[in-house]
Amino acid sequence: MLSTVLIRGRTPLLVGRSLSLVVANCNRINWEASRRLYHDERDQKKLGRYQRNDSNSRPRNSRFNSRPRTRSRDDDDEVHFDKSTFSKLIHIPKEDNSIDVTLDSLLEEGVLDKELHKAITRMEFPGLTPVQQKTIKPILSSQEHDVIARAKTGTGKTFAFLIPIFQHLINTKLDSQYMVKAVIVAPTRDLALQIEAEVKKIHDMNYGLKKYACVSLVGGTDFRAAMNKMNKLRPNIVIGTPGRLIDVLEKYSNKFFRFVDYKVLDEADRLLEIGFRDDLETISGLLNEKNSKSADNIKTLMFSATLDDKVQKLANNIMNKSECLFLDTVDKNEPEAHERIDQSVVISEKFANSIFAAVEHIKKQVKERESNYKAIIFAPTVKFTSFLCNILQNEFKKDLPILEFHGKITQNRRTSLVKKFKKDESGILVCTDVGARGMDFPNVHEVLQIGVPSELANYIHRIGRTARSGKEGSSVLFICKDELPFVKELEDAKNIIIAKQENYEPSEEIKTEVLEAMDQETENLSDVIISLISSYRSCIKEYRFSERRILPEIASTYGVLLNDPQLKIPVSRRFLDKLGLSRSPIGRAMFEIRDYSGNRDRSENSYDDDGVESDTSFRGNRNNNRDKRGDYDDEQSERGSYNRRSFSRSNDRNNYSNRSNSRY
Ligand SMILES: Nc1ncnc2c1ncn2[C@@H]1O[C@H](COP(=O)(O)OP(=O)(O)OP(=O)(O)O)[C@@H](O)[C@H]1O
Repeated sequence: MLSTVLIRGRTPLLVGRSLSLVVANCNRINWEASRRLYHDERDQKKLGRYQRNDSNSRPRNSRFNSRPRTRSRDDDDEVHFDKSTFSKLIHIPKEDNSIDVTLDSLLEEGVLDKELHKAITRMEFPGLTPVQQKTIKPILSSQEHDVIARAKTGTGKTFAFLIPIFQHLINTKLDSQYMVKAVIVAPTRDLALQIEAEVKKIHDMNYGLKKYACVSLVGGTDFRAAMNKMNKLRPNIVIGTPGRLIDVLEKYSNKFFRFVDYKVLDEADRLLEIGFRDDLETISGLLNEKNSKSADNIKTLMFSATLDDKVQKLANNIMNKSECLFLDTVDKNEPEAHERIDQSVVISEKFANSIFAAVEHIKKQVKERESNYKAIIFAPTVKFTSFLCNILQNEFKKDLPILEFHGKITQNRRTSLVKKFKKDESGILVCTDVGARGMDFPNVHEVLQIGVPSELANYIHRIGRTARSGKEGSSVLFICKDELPFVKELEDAKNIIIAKQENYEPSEEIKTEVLEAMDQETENLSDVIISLISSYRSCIKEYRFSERRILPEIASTYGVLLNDPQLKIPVSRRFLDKLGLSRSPIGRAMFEIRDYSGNRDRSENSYDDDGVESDTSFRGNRNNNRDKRGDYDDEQSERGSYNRRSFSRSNDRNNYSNRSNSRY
């Protein structure tokens, strides 16, 4: 059969030939499904409309054909497409991992070059992990398909794409040797820099591979210095965060990026969320537009521990190929969380008690382990992270290093503390979700969480900072009763059941100790609590919280921490108006409304308009979020896109705060 069809309005494909080659190369995969053409009749009728008759035709650049979208939280699940058809998704389930693939077998089959084999062998891994076994060959296959790969946290996904990329560079070493051939995109700067370090590990294991140079392009670093490096090293691999990549591509795509064969999205589900997706479409459009081979030459590889078929739809505008392999190492009904993590949840009556519970837990661990304790503690917002870090430093500084890590810390400092925490055998990293995904800190004993993550999937990524690379680990989630719907949501949506549950009530002793360790000004404390309220407000729907219960509960933390439970955060009526809460009993339950007409004395520590400045996520003006806060992570603040991660206020008055950019 030799049937020519036009797929996704782009490229005529010789389907018969394509299928026979696929079958020949990958005979362990059930290709039966691939024989079914995925176009329905209606698509066939559309063919004429998209027909292209010359090789110079370019696909529609997503920069130009992406519809501007203003979306509310309610729209979150709705996906807008610019194309009328999707690539065919071919699911390769976990059980198709039957035959062991080893570095030696890949060498013998001629898939891996001996120099690369040497470099990876020198790392002395016990073998290839399932995701590495499953992805290396299909990524290198001459077949025209994109790849999505799902594997649990800490199972070596980075090498699962770096090994085939290196092999591709070796295979094509005589072609365009001073050009970028692989572009890897990561959602945070720290992760991009970590991937660059992994490339350097391969270089260090075999100096002969150093000629395949790599440069990172991330925000918060000197642009000119990075471009000098690009000119000097002429890298084959570029690793970047979206904003900086776009900046470079817009200026220099002709010079460096005309020969790209692969683009990789690490933490793909995160990169395809609102806020990043437009950037990814722009990157893809720029790369396709300049590609010297063809506009659909670039293969897209997408990796994450939390992926489902929906990702293909979200990525439709950036995938070039007519087929997409979904290489799965997790069973359909199996939880995505790593099974080696011993998970538990500690439930308190009050949100504030989670702080006491966490401190008490750490005290016990530090004592039992004689300070040989390495843990990461996640907190919901930047301000709360600083606040918590301050308490932990006062409590444990003499025993362990306590490190503060979030998007408001300078990149230099972030980079040096990541290095330190990777190296150290003990210590506590106190962080926002900027550290939730991808970061590989060896030998973390425990992951602790006070409150809920910024998105459901991040629970899996947060706890995945422990039990990596074959090690054991445990996680403890500290929540209050009003946060319990989150645990239910984990069960319903992610099939994660936390079997160990315990109730907690703080002793007077621990309360006094923590309150003494908390050398906060009351004004700072109001800021901290308001950032928490903002954060929880933005996830009420996602986690099915009761607004009536959760918001006053979070607000009550102010009084508890000032040792007067009746005390409420003082605010002006104008401030409450801005929250849209002035007529709501919830607002009155949370705040003490003071009359400041004519006298705006800040020494009163109340929130009027000026006070809001400290947490602009309550403001409607999105530009303010970027300019004043500067505490989003990475490109999300840097490039100044106004509405990254934002949701339309007008569509949902009860949910108009931005989706807590203060969370990173
Ligand atoms: N074949 C292997 N055997 C043992 N360890 C490995 C192997 N390949 C990679 N590793 C190590 O496993 C650790 C985790 O790898 P990596 O960071 O790539 O995991 P990941 O699957 O990307 O995790 P995450 O989902 O959190 O991003 C790293 O320290 C890496 O060096």
